[in-house]
Amino acid sequence: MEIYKEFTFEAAHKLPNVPDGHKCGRLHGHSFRVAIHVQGPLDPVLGWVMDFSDIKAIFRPVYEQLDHHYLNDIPGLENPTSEVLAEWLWGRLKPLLPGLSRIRVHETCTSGCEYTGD
Ligand SMILES: Nc1nc2c(c(=O)[nH]1)N=C([C@H](O)[C@H](O)COP(=O)(O)OP(=O)(O)OP(=O)(O)O)CN2
Ligand SMILES: [Zn+2]
Repeated sequence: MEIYKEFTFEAAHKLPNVPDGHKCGRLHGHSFRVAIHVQGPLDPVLGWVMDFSDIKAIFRPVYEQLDHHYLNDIPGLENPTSEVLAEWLWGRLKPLLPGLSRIRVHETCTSGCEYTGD
């Protein structure tokens, strides 16, 4: 069974490696949405894979690093595409959340990425 918990954070970024004149080379912001997916067996008594609150608690320090920050200033996010952010999140969360199976990053309503660790 796979469960997920979604989070929203506000952040600014620009993409330093895009060609001259590309809109994403300019400073702009997004309401990023992140979904953290966890896979595992159902606990027969509790009837869940894990408590959503525990995912929230694990995500909290990462959220604090990202929310209302300039992503390019964060080590590892100097080129903060959705893809780089998904890999960065995976690296931080996987050691704390062994059942982590998928990370979805929505940068806008219509664009984002999904990462499963490979
Ligand atoms: N593969 C990627 N492509 C782009 C990324 C990215 O992270 N990975 N990021 C951007 C920009 O940051 C941009 O803010 C978001 O892109 P886009 O979907 O083009 O945004 P719009 O809201 O302008 O989309 P429209 O559907 O055209 O309105 C660019 N590319
Ligand atoms: Zn952007």
